[in-house]
Amino acid sequence: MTDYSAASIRVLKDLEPVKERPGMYTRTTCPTHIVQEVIDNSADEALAGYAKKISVRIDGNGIIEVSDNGRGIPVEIHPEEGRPAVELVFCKLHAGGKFNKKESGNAYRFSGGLHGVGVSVTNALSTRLEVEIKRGGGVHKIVFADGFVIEPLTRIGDVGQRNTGTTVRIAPDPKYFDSPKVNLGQLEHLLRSKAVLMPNVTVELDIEGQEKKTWCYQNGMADYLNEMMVGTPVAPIFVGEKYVTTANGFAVGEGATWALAWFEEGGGKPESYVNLIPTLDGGTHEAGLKAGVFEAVKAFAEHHAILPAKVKLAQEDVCGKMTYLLSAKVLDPQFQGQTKEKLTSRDAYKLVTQMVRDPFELWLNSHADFGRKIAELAVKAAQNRLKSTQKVEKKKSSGIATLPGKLTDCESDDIGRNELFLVEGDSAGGSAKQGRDKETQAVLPLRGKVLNTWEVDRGQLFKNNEVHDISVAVGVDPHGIEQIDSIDVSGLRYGRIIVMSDADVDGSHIQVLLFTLFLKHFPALVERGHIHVAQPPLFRVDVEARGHTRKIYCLDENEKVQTLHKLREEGISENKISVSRFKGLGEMNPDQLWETTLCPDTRRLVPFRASRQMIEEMTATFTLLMGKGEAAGRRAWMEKDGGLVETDV
Ligand SMILES: Nc1ncnc2c1ncn2[C@@H]1O[C@H](COP(=O)(O)OP(=O)(O)OP(=O)(O)O)[C@@H](O)[C@H]1O
Repeated sequence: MTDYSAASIRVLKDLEPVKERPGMYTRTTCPTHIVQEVIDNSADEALAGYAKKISVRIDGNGIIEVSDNGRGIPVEIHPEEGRPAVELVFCKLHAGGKFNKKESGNAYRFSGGLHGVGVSVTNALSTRLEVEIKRGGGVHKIVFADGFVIEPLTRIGDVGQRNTGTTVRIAPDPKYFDSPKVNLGQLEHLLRSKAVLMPNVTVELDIEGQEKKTWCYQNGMADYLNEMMVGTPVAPIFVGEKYVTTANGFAVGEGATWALAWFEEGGGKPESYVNLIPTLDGGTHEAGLKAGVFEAVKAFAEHHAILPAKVKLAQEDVCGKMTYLLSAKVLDPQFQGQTKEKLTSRDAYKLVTQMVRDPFELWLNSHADFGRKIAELAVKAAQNRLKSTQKVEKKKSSGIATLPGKLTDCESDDIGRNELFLVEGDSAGGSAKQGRDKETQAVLPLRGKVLNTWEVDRGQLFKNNEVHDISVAVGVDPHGIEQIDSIDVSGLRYGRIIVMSDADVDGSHIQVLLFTLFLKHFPALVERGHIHVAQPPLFRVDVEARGHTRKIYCLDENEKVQTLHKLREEGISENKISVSRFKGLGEMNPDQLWETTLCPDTRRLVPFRASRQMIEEMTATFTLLMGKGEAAGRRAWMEKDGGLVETDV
């Protein structure tokens, strides 16, 4: 065995983490994203109201130059670090001017930049990077190679006091990327979208050997969507915007602009942005848009009696044929990772829903002919959906047992959307019943501990009431691993079966007992990925901010510590922060439960899914842990490997 000692632990310095694991910081298919980081900073300067022009030039050698006429990156010596600020910006991870978003008057309140990491990544992954800054009457230059300063900051000329801006020249290092070339199509798309989303800012792209392109719009959303889509929409594009003007749980300036279109055939790939950052994988702002649109169309259809009997609209009926462009402004967005492809801030869901719903309903009502066309398109989609689920319905209708009395079922028959929550305790069950989406979410409260069924004979399983109720509600008979292929699952009544228990020892125990039941007696559901576990938060952090309270939910101790750390870094004083711990699910009111644990767009779920081979492997472990005659084995295991397990006693 090789020696594993303190010396084996490496501490990466300065930009080394980026060079070691570039994939954690950027997309390594090509250098487009490291160029985007520089463009995003120029866009942030424009968004803050300082830059009016952003230019990108690419020369014949593949050097990319990004310029803006913003304030210029600060060049003065940093009071604590003793180095020019621009040097820190490019050489130090987490050095930036966009951390204190909540500070009133902060020009970067709605910036896409968050982490102070972006251009350090660009620098780390470039063979050479030059920065020229016009600021305070001088022109300053600094040059880096492989992330290190090779020409220190020097004043190289004079300019007028008002002539300011930043120019960055990048030579990406091909060794870090699958392809050494910037994707010109993506770059053009990005630049044009920035121009569309920032009225009156001029954006240029000048590629050597090609004609220079310049974009500047006043109201570009509709034109942009028009060009994105294929086919003719059933109604004119609806462009709207709404931003918070007085703090009402959201901060002033938060809100969204959107353009929406519906198609019988065709359409186009929707696009969304948060603080001008393209969110290629969508996220909570997109989910909020869909929820707002759905509510508006549903209300319109009901009001105008467009819905035929027995047809109930679902969100996907309304939004499935919609193409959209969405630009959200969020004060302190949280993204998944540094490439920011997906927004995860829970607040953004509510924000965008609230902003979109009323203006859109108003538009539908004042353009009733078009509203009718959009609603009819949704009705058609709902009818098609119902037809396809009815086929499944027929098969399952034979031999269905009476559903358990404790089950609060959902209204929809659509197995693809239906969910069953197995909830610990009657009180949490009660909140879940009130807080859930009645259309697609069913609740089965479980009283006390579920039986340990590991060694219970299948024929005897139904002697236990809870197990009987679960099986009947789910609609599939108990079976063994050898029957995975032959068991009839056409009676399945929910696409997702979600275990929802408290985040404490008892809750974990209930989870284990339910896993035992599913693994041993319903392995087909485990293999097909139907079983999930809800992750309710353990803490709530309230932050008082100018007359309203911001709620942040934290999954566990670790997340709580991180959140408090972040708030402190933002300069929020301790007396404005209060932390409460949920003792159990039953303590949450229905709205809180919906927001944190039930709502598909803001909750967290962990799938309990395993391949057949994994199920077989897990069987041995479960026998050791759950088998009656295994006490001695368990003891030996605990003595040997118990330290590997986190205990909470
Ligand atoms: N073109 C620019 N004009 C003015 N200041 C800039 C410019 N580019 C960078 N900066 C300053 O440098 C800081 C660091 O930029 P960097 O791209 O590393 O991180 P960020 O934009 O703060 O956050 P993120 O890592 O999320 O992109 C910025 O916060 C900003 O203060």
